[in-house]
Amino acid sequence: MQLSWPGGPLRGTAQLPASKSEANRALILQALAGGGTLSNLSDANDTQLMMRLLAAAPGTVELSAEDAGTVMRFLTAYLAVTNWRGRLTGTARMQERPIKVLVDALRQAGASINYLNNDGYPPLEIAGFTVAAETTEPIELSVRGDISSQYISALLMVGPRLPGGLRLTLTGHIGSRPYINMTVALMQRFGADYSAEGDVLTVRPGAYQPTDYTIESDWSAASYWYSFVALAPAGSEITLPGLRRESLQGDQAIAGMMKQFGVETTFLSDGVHLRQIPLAPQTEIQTLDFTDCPDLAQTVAVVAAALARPVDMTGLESLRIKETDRIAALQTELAKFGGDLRDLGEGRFRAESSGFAVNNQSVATYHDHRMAMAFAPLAMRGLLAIESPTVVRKSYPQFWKELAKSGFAVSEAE
Ligand SMILES: O=C(O)C1=C[C@@H](OP(=O)(O)O)[C@@H](O)[C@H](O)C1
Ligand SMILES: C=C(OP(=O)(O)O)C(=O)O
Repeated sequence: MQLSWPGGPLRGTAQLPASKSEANRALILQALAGGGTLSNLSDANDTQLMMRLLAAAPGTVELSAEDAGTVMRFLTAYLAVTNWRGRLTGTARMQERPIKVLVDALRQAGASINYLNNDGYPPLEIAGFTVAAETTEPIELSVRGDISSQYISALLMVGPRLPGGLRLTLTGHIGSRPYINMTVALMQRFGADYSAEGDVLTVRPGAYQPTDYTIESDWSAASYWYSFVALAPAGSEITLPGLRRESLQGDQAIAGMMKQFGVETTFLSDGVHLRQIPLAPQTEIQTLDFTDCPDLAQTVAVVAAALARPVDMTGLESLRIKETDRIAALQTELAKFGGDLRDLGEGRFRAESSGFAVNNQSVATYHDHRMAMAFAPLAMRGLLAIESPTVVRKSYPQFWKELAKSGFAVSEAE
């Protein structure tokens, strides 16, 4: 895929996908509740896949979560507690993404789950659920929160299905906490009886209620349009419908992060308007923490390098086990442009550049939708090729079409 910008300011409106994070939670809750109408469901492959697998599960003994982490983790818990028996697998990369924390917790709750290849990793055999004798006491589990919040979300969502409910004690450094908050908020929308004392989370037993819910547009997808505006010619602006000021998505943090890169956010009645503003001289290197919003790291690292406005980044630990080792991928691909994500030690990385230039480099995408979308805005600065462009279908299938609509020349690479 070759991208080029014809010149002049970026203007207009871009359509975003719905949040796959919200959608995949709502689908699990809808299934557990036995009903409810979900609107604005995402066309993201991760969401379409979740829908397909939830529908197929009753008559199938082999399901693949492909490369979708929330599908793999949420379905492992859902299928276990609903007594599904069969094999749940995924892509080669998914078979390198750890799931031991979740399997250990589900086993403690009564699930029979076996590893079919490497211990601690998919594929899994899910072989039933033994419910302890009638009890009114919650199952007490302790779960570390420094690997993936998805294990915690998965356990919380099935908690009301356990005879005495669930009491989850989170341990260690909790990453991606806004996703846990999103899970709880949606569970409560579907009628869950939840309370928390610090990091001790209690879900009481009971039936979810069929509930109607409209999925919000995706703030993670919006982050790439922030980059487009930041790197575009002077006078650029764009409107993004469907985003809410009161959002369940932690990636709304992009609005604050991008101010220093010259993008101002105005909230509208439906969505946001982004406007390019003059860049103030950089007087110091700011530190941005991505513990709560790891999916924004690639977006920000690329913009900081492209603008030669170095920024220190912390909270990147979980990037190593996502669709690819995102730290290594960023370092390799940024180097092609004169950029770097330099390891300063103790979990601190500096996004920086020296002589940054875009002149027809080819960006590898490592089966990672966010590598393709985070680097695409560099086309504002010169001719660019993106390898395996269909990788964006995981979260934003219309991404290239929206770029073409906004004025980019988008063509299959020769
Ligand atoms: O719960 C979710 O919807 C997600 C949680 C995050 O993963 P981790 O909790 O593993 O950081 C995030 O990276 C992912 O894109 C979606
Ligand atoms: C890591 C991501 O998703 P998941 O963990 O659900 O595969 C992502 O969308 O960046």
